[in-house]
Amino acid sequence: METAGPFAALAAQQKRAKTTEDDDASAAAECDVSIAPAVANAAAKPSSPLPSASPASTAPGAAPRWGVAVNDLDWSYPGIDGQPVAGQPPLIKNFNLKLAPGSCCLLLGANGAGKTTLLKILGGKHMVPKEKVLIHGREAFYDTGLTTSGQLSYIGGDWQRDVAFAGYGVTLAGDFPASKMLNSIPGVDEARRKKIIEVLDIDPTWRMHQVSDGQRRRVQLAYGLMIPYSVLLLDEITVDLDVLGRADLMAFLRQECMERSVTIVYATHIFDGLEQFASHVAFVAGGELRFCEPIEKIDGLRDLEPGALLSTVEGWLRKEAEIKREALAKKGIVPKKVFEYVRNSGWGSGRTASTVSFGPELGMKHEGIKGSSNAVMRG
Ligand SMILES: Nc1ncnc2c1ncn2[C@@H]1O[C@H](COP(=O)(O)OP(=O)(O)OP(=O)(O)O)[C@@H](O)[C@H]1O
Repeated sequence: METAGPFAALAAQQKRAKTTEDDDASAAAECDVSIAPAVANAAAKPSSPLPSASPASTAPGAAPRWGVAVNDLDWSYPGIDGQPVAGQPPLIKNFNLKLAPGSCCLLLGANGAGKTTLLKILGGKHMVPKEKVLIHGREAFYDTGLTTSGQLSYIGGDWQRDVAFAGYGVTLAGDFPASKMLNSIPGVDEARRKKIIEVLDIDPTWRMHQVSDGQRRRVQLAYGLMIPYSVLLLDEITVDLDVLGRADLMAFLRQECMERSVTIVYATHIFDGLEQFASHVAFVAGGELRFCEPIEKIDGLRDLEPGALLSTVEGWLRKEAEIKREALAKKGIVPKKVFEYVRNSGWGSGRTASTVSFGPELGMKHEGIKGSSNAVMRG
């Protein structure tokens, strides 16, 4: 997809970077949270300075520099047989991203752009070829010690558990207090435990089957934040939080970056207050990284004005939608405006009658799938 308008300068910069070897210079253009932009950003925000920790050394034989490194990754969801779907282009395309320790990177893009998929790949939840996705130089998928040690923490939208016979996707709710969960995590420093419970304003006596969605979310977050991770992946985790809870959490996360050189990648559509949180912004469209830049280098964001992120990202999304429409028009495809039934992959493990393949192409009528919960309508 061609880039134009607001993307032109950034796209050109990224293209230049791709033509060079994967040395520090090119990595910097991809998304290098090195000390220079961090300090520059701190200067712009005296009340809440950005990370002052140095990035890991690049000296020969020294510890790997990047907290997160994605190297020329192409990736797709497998088909029902676990194999790549023949003829289907990759969902994640030619993806390169490098973040040094101490970075707070917002991962932005339209619905379906690939943010969750990417975060799950970074979290080691999807298999990728070796060397393609590294967390502090270790293989995200193959090195299970990364997640079992808590060094790599992924907190996603759902907090669910599998319950025998009730199926998958059952919301976590049992009659036990929040304290039972939060005190059961071994090896957590008491001061850290207290701090996190305080930041998230959790009442340890909350019964988990009686809490509200937002209260459950707070406990989920506390649980995921408790072990001192070095890389934290967050997928739209603040949806249920009230304004205060969200502000306190973001301030805590920022402090984690500053004091412990944590690398954070945060995918979200809720932008308020994030100008002061982010050191970098990565924008994804159609599975491709359009750009990843220090926030103060991005037009419209460099002054870190409250509200700037919302209007700037809206502009990017509108531009993307336009580019997409133009590309479709070139192929002679006019997006349908009528409602129609769509069929899904026909596969939903553990669910009874919730996923059924149907549609005119199978010669099946809607009446044939009565009882299915999955008759999806799209406009
Ligand atoms: N399990 C799956 N199997 C096949 N395709 C999937 C699966 N999960 C997601 N996809 C597809 O991958 C694409 C990217 O989805 P993803 O969830 O990563 O997007 P996103 O950027 O996180 O979107 P949103 O902002 O809506 O959360 C979408 O087109 C989606 O339909």
